[in-house]
Amino acid sequence: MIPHHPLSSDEHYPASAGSLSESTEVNPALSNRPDKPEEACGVFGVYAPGEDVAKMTYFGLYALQHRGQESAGIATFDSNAQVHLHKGMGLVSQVFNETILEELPGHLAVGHTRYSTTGTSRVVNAQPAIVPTRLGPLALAHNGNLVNTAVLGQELIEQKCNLITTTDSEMIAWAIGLEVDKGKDWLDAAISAFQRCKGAYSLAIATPTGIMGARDPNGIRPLVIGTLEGNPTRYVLASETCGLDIIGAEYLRDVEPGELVWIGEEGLASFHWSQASERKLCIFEMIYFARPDSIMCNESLYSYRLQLGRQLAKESPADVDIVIGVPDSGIPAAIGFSQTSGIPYAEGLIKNRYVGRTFIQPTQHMRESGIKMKLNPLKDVLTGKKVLMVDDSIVRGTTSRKIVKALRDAGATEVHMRISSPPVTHPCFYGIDTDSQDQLIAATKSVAEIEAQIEVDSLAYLSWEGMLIATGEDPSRFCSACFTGDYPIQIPDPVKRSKLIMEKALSSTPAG
Ligand SMILES: O=P(O)(O)OC[C@H]1O[C@H](OP(=O)(O)OP(=O)(O)O)[C@H](O)[C@@H]1O
Ligand SMILES: NC(=O)CC[C@H](N)C(=O)O
Ligand code: SF4
Ligand SMILES: [Mg+2]
Repeated sequence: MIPHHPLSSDEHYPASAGSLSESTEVNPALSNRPDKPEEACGVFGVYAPGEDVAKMTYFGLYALQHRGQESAGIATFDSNAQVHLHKGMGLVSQVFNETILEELPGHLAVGHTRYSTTGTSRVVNAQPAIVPTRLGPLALAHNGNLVNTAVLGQELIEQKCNLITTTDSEMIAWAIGLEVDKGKDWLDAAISAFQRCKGAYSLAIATPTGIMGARDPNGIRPLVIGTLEGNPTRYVLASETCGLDIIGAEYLRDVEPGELVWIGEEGLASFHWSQASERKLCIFEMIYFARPDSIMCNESLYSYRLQLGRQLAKESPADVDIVIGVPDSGIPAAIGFSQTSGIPYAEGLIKNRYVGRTFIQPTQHMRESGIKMKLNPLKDVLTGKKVLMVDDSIVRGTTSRKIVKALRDAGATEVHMRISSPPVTHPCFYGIDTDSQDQLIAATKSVAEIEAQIEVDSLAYLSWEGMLIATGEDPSRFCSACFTGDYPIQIPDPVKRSKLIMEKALSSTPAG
């Protein structure tokens, strides 16, 4: 049996309001919040009376593990309106076992895998976040990142909210709870609360009587709805369609930007609460973040990434012997490159399947050692060959620098690199930790300089147009701010200053 991770917490709350107020982990000091968000998460929800909702959520989270590896949690509601919560640090398989899942009874559930962006990586900040209300507890799982936490958090403290975490997600939960306590029902309360939240949020929310799914007006982060065995009374919410596949749920549709869905005894009800909805789906989800077997914009991301590789081969050909991909997420683009160029595809790097994603590790040290443990070159494939290596992105440059050296050490005579996205020049404020701008290699260096730094014989990136044409949709329907700096949701100045080089410089220039 998988051991129970020590860094975990179990909580069973009664339905009454105020049951959380005794927590000792109060952190009202917003001034102690890191001014820089540190590090997209996976969210899952299920309404299925008579089914083992905890186990379904466990499997859903297992499929969404690539979205967050720091902590995981599940909250279930039973027929007595009692919430049962278990969360802990680590992977889904480390946080849960059979015994723990059996102690999570109920007819509805939400769950979360976390990759921290606001609030440190510790158990109290693991999700779902629970908040007491007059209608019973609320459990909220959030993917995305708010940009107005400084103001919102301060307002919530003034409104006597007992914030026990340092996450933006708990703020959304409290904002809803406050509205419920003013006398509103769950839906009106959520709609009012959303008016106070600026930024990216895809939410799975559990209440004693039903679950809610919502996306911000720009739908920056994905969220899909599925049905269980085509049964119109049993629904599933998941960040990606791979979370539906694993439990045999059928994809119904996306939750639309600016839409709130309620799923309960009566079935599914939809509310379009925002006048200003305009989809700006994160293009980075399509390039790297989401799983290749997930469907977005009506096709698998595997097909989209193949298409990126084909486009890249047209834009930046090379005279080489073999094309290899950087496991995992660089592989489909490498295959696409090989198909269009006619250059044979080979496996030049073997991935240790027990090592997860390195880019989303919370510290640089963990990212560096992760790459070493993760990838090993295949000498007999590489020796004496001119190699073209395709990866989906260069962000900090940590991965590419190390791999290029390893390929040369393994006998490659030339190493060329092709990237199936444009240079990442701007940080993300909406739920992906692309670091502050000065850590982004392409923010301060030209392509020629990066080429020299990572010691490749040639380097080329896919064009911005090429990346968007491959989606087959109108480019204005995507956020691509980390490639352009054109942020679809306005970012307050102090938040900008924490991550943007220009803004930092401006703030240190004496006034006048
Ligand atoms: O320039 P860097 O800062 O190193 O980041 C970019 C790398 O990180 C990601 O891979 P990761 O290993 O996280 O995940 P994957 O296995 O899904 O490709 C991405 O696919 C690049 O390989
Ligand atoms: N990456 C995310 O979606 C993070 C969700 C939330 N902002 C947190 O830090 O927990
Ligand atoms: S800034 Fe980049 S990573 Fe962030 S939401 Fe926009 S496209 Fe995605
Ligand atoms: Mg990678």
